[in-house]
Amino acid sequence: MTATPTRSTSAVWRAGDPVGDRLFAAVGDLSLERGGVLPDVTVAYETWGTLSPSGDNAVLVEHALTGDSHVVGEVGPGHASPGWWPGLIGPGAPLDTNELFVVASNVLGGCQGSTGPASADPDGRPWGGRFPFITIRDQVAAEVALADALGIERWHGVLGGSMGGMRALEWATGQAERVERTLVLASTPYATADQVAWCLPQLLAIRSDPAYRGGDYYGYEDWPVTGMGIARRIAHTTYRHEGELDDRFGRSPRAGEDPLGGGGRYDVESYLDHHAAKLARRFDPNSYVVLTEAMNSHDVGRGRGGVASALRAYRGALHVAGVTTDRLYPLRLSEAMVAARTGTEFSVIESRFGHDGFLIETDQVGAVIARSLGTA
Ligand SMILES: CC(=O)SCCNC(=O)CCNC(=O)[C@H](O)C(C)(C)COP(=O)(O)OP(=O)(O)OC[C@H]1O[C@@H](n2cnc3c(N)ncnc32)[C@H](O)[C@@H]1OP(=O)(O)O
Ligand SMILES: N[C@@H](CCO)C(=O)O
Repeated sequence: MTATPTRSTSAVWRAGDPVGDRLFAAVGDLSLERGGVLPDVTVAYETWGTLSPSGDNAVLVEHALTGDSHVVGEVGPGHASPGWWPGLIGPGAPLDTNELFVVASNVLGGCQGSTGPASADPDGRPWGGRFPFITIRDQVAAEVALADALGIERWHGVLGGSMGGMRALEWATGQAERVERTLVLASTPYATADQVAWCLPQLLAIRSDPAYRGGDYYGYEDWPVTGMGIARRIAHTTYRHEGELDDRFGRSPRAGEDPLGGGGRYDVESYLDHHAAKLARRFDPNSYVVLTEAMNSHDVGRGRGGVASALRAYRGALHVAGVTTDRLYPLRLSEAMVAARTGTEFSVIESRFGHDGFLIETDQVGAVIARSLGTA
């Protein structure tokens, strides 16, 4: 296992930027679901707590689209935030490190340490636009290799939200014997037509940015952050509830700006601009494309006789939770999983924040995690 962080002087995230206290597992070549082999795969990860001698206390936490392995922790080199689930891992926390060994890895295709489009190909050049098409199943295959490298035969629990929920579900259905308990939060058994539809203008925005250059922009100063910013504005709107946006911003103009013919912005436009700019500082547009297409590939029923049959084959404890105001992964999709498989536990997270409720309502999410792990 090797770590080779180097520093970039750019304000925008670049391949090789500092990677904080992450660890790295070299897991070898990965055969891909749609054919071909991705050579020399590296998986970046962080851990909290101690693996028990029998290895029966390990929990895998799966991040969402633009997340990373830094679930909780300090702000520092490579860490722009105190984690995306602050307070949920630690002594006495829902993911109690007095009892559990918690692992979080950066997803395959991502840009926070694991092999992705910015990684070097066998000739030493960034993959860029030649990075292969990967599926959620390929991402889980990389995590299976990580579990093997860490000596974890069976997870006590695998849990995640949104795209992380897709991977948790893939673990439960594709690696059923290796997962005792599964929690799927604000997610879905398959990418719906609506979800695929929202992704289309996002993908087009990035690919039509002149700076995209077919994905081969790493040697250039200008990256397709305009396109990714448009994608983020579209996506972020779907992550929030329309009532929340209206209550919060209404028709207010941005302070000092005139949107009624004066070329200024509404406050909600300024809010979306802010989130677009923030993502551009920490995320690689190529990863955004690769991960979006992987989400579109998601269907736990593919090749398994359909969703219900795939879910029923899982013998472990499955817990599904949705957010009341989620318009991107609506509650009905969680309910459908519960209806398809007898014995599936169900929780509802009350929130006015929409899909992002799974990141914001940490008290409720913590309670659901404890229930799903049988520690509540
Ligand atoms: C696992 C993962 O999902 S990835 C890691 C975490 N996720 C993300 O970073 C995704 C993008 N962000 C988000 O989705 C959300 O910010 C969350 C879920 C992290 C937090 O949600 P909330 O607490 O409701 O924050 P909110 O959406 O209001 O954003 C707050 C930011 O908007 C800014 N903001 C709020 N209103 C405005 C406005 N009118 N104009 C400009 N900026 C604004 C705030 O200053 C704040 O900035 P900062 O984050 O740089 O400090
Ligand atoms: N805010 C989340 C939404 C996707 O679930 C992210 O950026 O990953």
